[in-house]
Amino acid sequence: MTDLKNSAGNALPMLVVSCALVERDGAIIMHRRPPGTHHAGRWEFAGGKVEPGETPAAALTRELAEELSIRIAEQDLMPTGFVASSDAGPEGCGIVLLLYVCRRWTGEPQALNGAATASCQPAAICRLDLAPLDRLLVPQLRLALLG
Ligand SMILES: Nc1nc2c([nH]c(=O)n2[C@H]2C[C@H](O)[C@@H](COP(=O)(O)OP(=O)(O)OP(=O)(O)O)O2)c(=O)[nH]1
Repeated sequence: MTDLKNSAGNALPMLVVSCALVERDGAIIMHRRPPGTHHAGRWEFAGGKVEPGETPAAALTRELAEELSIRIAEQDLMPTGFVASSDAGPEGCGIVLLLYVCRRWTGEPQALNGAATASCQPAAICRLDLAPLDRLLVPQLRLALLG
């Protein structure tokens, strides 16, 4: 557990960003965590850790380029939901996972670094073997897609 604290005395969680990439037919591009990572083989919304000094949107732009080889514009990211856990991260650290929706990108998403991708209709996402925090985001995503 991290002992870093903010000025209010709260433990600082790891900040992670993720994105539901919505295709023209409404399917979501899901990402399978590569071997050797925490929760390897489980499905997630593409994304990753926010690095020091980065905004969440900048981190997501970088992660989608690194992970799927696509380019997005920050203005096309719609904040959609989040989940916070005090102990779900590696070595029991706190983690806050932010979810965005994006409907526009450049390039063909391709899984890199031994990962995989799949197009999945929103109603079927919960049948995947999801990473635990990503599973908690699914109801928020479905609500957002209804609106
Ligand atoms: N998306 C997601 N990430 C999670 C969950 N639980 C959990 O500890 N994490 C952690 C694992 C990673 O440290 C981080 C996600 O960032 P990342 O995708 O850039 O991580 P990574 O594989 O490159 O690096 P690593 O820390 O696994 O070595 O969040 C979860 O349920 N969903």
